[in-house]
Amino acid sequence: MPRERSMSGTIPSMETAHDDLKDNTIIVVLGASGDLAKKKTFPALFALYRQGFLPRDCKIIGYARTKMDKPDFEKRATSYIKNAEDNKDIANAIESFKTILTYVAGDYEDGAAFDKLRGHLEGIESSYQSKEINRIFYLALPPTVFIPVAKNLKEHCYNPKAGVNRIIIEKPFGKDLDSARDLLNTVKQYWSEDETFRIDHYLGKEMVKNLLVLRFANIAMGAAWDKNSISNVQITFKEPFGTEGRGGYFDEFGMIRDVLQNHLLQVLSVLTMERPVSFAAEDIRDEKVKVLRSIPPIERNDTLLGQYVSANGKPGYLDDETVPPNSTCPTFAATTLWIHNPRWEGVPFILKAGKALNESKVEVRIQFKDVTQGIFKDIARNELVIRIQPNEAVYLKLNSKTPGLYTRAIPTEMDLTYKRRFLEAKIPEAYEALILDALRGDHSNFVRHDELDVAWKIFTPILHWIDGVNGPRPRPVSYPYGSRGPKELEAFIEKYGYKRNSDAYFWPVTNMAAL
Ligand SMILES: NC(=O)C1=CN([C@@H]2O[C@H](COP(=O)(O)OP(=O)(O)OC[C@H]3O[C@@H](n4cnc5c(N)ncnc54)[C@H](OP(=O)(O)O)[C@@H]3O)[C@@H](O)[C@H]2O)C=CC1
Ligand SMILES: O=C1O[C@H](COP(=O)(O)O)[C@@H](O)[C@H](O)[C@H]1O
Repeated sequence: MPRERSMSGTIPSMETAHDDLKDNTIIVVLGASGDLAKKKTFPALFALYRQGFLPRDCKIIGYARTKMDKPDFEKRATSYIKNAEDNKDIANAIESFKTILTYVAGDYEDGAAFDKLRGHLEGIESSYQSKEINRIFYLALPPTVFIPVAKNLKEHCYNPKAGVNRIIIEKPFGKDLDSARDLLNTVKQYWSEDETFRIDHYLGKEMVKNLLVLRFANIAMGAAWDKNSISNVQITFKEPFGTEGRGGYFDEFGMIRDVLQNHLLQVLSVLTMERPVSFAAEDIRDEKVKVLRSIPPIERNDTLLGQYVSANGKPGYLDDETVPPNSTCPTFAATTLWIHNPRWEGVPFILKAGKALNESKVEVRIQFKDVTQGIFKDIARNELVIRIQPNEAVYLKLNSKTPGLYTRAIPTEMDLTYKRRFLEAKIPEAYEALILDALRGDHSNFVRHDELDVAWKIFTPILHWIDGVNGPRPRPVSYPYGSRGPKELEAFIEKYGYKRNSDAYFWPVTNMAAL
């Protein structure tokens, strides 16, 4: 049942870190030899361990097909922990972390291998004093084995006695509405909604979590948060590298499935939902589903697709050997969504994402309407920018009087740059925050089955068009590696009313140096 929760300014201290965690918990990471486990899951588990945020006496088991002895596994599991060489505390903590790690090798389709895993779990659990034991299964696995693993875990490793069993799964959750429904329904045969935690790691990012606070803890924000004040919104994801090495995976999915349909749509839903009754998971997720249901499927003419070509000494998408020679897979996509409800009717929400662009940046840019003409002419629009990464910041571009004896307005900014404002703060990695939530049994930042269903309804028609389901595939326009994206992008954004204030606004170089 959802717990009523409210949020205060308090932060749990180290002493209370365990209080809402269950003792006697074992975390099993399946796919422990893979990239995600090595780069994200184990470093996040280590960070939680080091800060005292794992349950008391927690143990971690790695499971994968690769045969490894304990030292090999320990080496792999700790290889991406940062600053281990030059920080003695971290190096010591790693040695201590290794003592809670063990490894079991086994296949994903083979029931007998999961019996072996259960035997290993029971061996560890026999040392626990209490009868209540808890098992958390984290699937750092490709979607092709989700179903056999979910089934085998339920049939061979589920603890039906006292305690909880939870399964954490990663995207992609299907490729379109029908395949997502198949996947969800099959997993549901084995694991209840309450036991299932579907990760969209953008919901664990600090600035995405901050959206709730910025919106609902500030009366000034709330007052301007609708179609009366806002002209257009852009949610932008930019990566400065191509699909190098991941071409095979990427070509099957494309930019929309990789980032827009999940990460950016999640940001959009938190940005636009109505105020939830409480911070309880179901209250938040009810509001997210409600706003997503007000969005019709994306239209073809609200879409711009791009594919990068070789430039600046970098290879084009089609130069990758793992990519089919004539692939029309988009590595850049901009789509505009419309929300048919009283708050947002008529406001365009432009989601845009691309690989091999000029910079690394994820941001929300809310552009307000023009002030009424009369006393000002050609004055810059206000913009609220929430920079999710890198260098987390919230800044409001606003017009101010130039200091001096004459009256002239100049665009300037109110600037909350995290590195300057929160000098001592360590911003947690998304995976740290999400694994901790799963350990606490808090679903707020995980994707509910009906959220997923409605997300696929919005994107499936455009994806089928791109996949050539009912006709020829559209050809993406090309853009050079390292550019801002297709040259058509500017006109695309202007079509929805975005006005760039570039000439009047400048950001002092001294401010840049501080970041
Ligand atoms: N706290 C902080 O760190 C603050 C930093 N700043 C900095 O000040 C600078 C200006 O800020 P801001 O106006 O927000 O950001 P930018 O000038 O980088 O971008 C503003 C908008 O214009 C687009 N754009 C950028 N270059 C071009 C171009 N050549 N042609 C057409 N469109 C373009 C961007 O699109 P797209 O993103 O899609 O490329 C974006 O939508 C930035 O470097 C920003 O980081 C400002 C205030 C506070
Ligand atoms: O899910 C994915 O996200 C990453 C970007 O994640 P970030 O935390 O580094 O912003 C993206 O590179 C990848 O293609 C996609 O599958």
